[in-house]
Order: sequence, then structure tokens, then C-alpha cells
Amino acid sequence: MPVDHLTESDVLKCLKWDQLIAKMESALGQLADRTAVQPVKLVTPVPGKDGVLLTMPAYSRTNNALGCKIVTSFSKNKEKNLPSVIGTVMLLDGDTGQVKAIMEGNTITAWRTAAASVASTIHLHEGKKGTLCILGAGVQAKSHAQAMQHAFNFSKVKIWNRTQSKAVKLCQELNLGNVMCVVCDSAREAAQDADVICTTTGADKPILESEWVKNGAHICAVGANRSHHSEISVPLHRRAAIVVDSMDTAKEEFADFIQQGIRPWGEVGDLINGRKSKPNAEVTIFYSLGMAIEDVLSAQLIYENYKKSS
Ligand SMILES: NC(=O)C1=CN([C@@H]2O[C@H](COP(=O)(O)OP(=O)(O)OC[C@H]3O[C@@H](n4cnc5c(N)ncnc54)[C@H](O)[C@@H]3O)[C@@H](O)[C@H]2O)C=CC1
Ligand SMILES: O=C([O-])C1=[NH+]CCC1
Repeated sequence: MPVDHLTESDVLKCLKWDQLIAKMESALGQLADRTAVQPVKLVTPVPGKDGVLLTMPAYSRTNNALGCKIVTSFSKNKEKNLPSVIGTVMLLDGDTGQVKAIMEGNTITAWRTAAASVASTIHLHEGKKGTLCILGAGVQAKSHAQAMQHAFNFSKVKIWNRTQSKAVKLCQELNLGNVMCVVCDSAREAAQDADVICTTTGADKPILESEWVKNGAHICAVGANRSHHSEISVPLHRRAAIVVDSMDTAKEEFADFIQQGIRPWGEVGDLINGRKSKPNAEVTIFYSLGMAIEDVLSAQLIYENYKKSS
């Protein structure tokens, strides 16, 4: 079987937010109803380099989609002008295991994470979508601002980043037209009054405090992986209902908080599938731990669109 190789540019041409958001709702639903087969990601630390290699396989019974993402996260890559997160996704034939396609995976990682955050917001946040707050100005910050604007058309977007010039650049790149894009001097200023807050940084200490977050707000906590979950302060964790993508993964990757008595409410897929109703809490947090099934279903969608167009 000939193997197709898709570059980032091929991948980008085959992605549409509406299709991908619906696919991520399905992915999260399949995790909750246990029809997805997804071992917890294998984490290989790279000692002394501030790096980690994640191996992320999954199979969807519903879609007969089989695949694996290999992704690295090297926090010092920015100094070398390289992305800090670099991925490759392999899509396999669900009947034979043969390789169908190998795709550059940075765009997939950026888009599928943002689409999953939108899915969580659809199911967890009620009321006005007036102000969006983005903390961070990197790859995930950009895809989250784009996906959230596509889905909800907030009237104001506030961005804070440690290095302010990058937030200014992101505002320009987003090119939001009539929508006000405000670069804030502090995370506090950005978060206050926001209806939806996306934390998308590599911070290893809290950057978001409970007092800054209004009742009714929804937070998408993205900059969280095995080595740090620290963007959000402990009091804010305690105040909020914490909704995860996968409880199996949370038991490992969220263990530090579980040991402190902070237990996730459950999986967002149970809301998507209609098995549970929205938690009753002042604030909701969607903890995006990053799911292989999201990558595999994204890759299958991209491959179908690629084949249709070639
Ligand atoms: N939940 C998920 O599925 C995924 C999570 N991630 C995580 O999201 C985070 C961001 O990833 P990318 O946007 O690709 O990285 P990036 O390197 O493009 O952006 C990182 C951002 O974090 C900021 N930052 C870094 N250290 C900071 C600190 N100590 N305090 C405040 N801000 C700081 C930088 O200024 C930059 O705006 C990482 O933690 C990454 O591991 C990435 C991909 C998927
Ligand atoms: O799920 C994912 O792809 C990642 N999580 C942290 C870095 C990349």
C-alpha cells in the first residue's frame, strides 16, 4: 500500500473548524462511553534537555480509525527558533494495520486542542460570550483565539503574555476586524470580567488566581501536561468544577491534585453524550490533558478531505 505523506500545508488545507469541532465532540463522547481504545500516553523524559517524548496511540471502534501520534515538547526550543511542541501523526488501516498516511502533526495538535476546548465550552458554558481572555501568545493561544472566535464570535478578546510584544503580534495576526483585541499589562486585567478564559502557557507557577475570575466563567486549561499543571491556583481549583477529557489519564496526570483532595467532577464526554447534566459550580474548568483519539479522528478527517481533493 503506498503511504501518503502530508505536510503541515497539506494538513491545513484539509481542516475546517466546524467539521473538526464536531469530530472532537465525537472523540470526547467516545472516550466517555468507552468505545475508544486509548491507553494512557507513554511519557519518555529526556533528562537534562527539558524535553519529553509522548507516544499516543488510539483506536476508534465507531470510526474504525487507528493511529498514533509521536510528539515532543522541548521548552527551550523557542531559543532555537523552533516550535516547543513538535508532532507526527501516523494513520493506519483499521482492518489490516497497514500505514495509510504520515502527517506532520503540529497543525493537528494546535487545531484539535482548540476544537476540544470549544466543544467543552459548548457543553459547559451558558450565557453571554462577550469577552474572551487568552493567557499566552504561542501556538495554542493563536489556535484557541481563532477557534473560539469562529464558534462564538466574542465581542472582545483580551490577551496577556509574559513577553508583551508577542501578545501585540498575536492581536495583529488574528486580524479580528470589528472585534476589539486588547493587549493587557497583567493576567489579572485580562481575566477580570472574561466569560471564557483559555490558559495556554508553559508556566510552572500559577498565572490565574481565583479572585480574578467572575462567577459563571468557564476556563479551558490547556498548558497542562504531565510535568506541570500549575497555571491555575489551588484555591481556583477548589472553587471550580473540574471537568476532564479522560478520567483514566487524570488519575495519572492529575494525581498531584487528587492527592490534595481536588477530585475531577468527571468527563466532558458524559455531558456530550447526555449521560450527565452540567455541574453546579461558580466556575467550570475544562482540563485538557491531550487525547490520542483526538489526533486519530482528526487525521482520519484530514485524510478523507485530502483524498477527496486529490
Ligand atoms: N492539552 C493539550 O492537549 C496540549 C497542551 N499543550 C501545552 O500547551 C502549552 C503551550 O504550548 P504551545 O502553545 O505549543 O507553546 P508555545 O511555546 O508556542 O507557547 C508557550 C507560551 O507560554 C508562555 N510561557 C512560557 N513559559 C511561561 C511562564 N513561565 N510564565 C508565563 N508564560 C509562559 C510563552 O510566553 C508563550 O506565550 C504547553 O504547556 C504545552 O505542553 C500543547 C499541546 C497540546
Ligand atoms: O496532547 C498533546 O499532543 C500534548 N500534550 C502536551 C504536549 C503535546
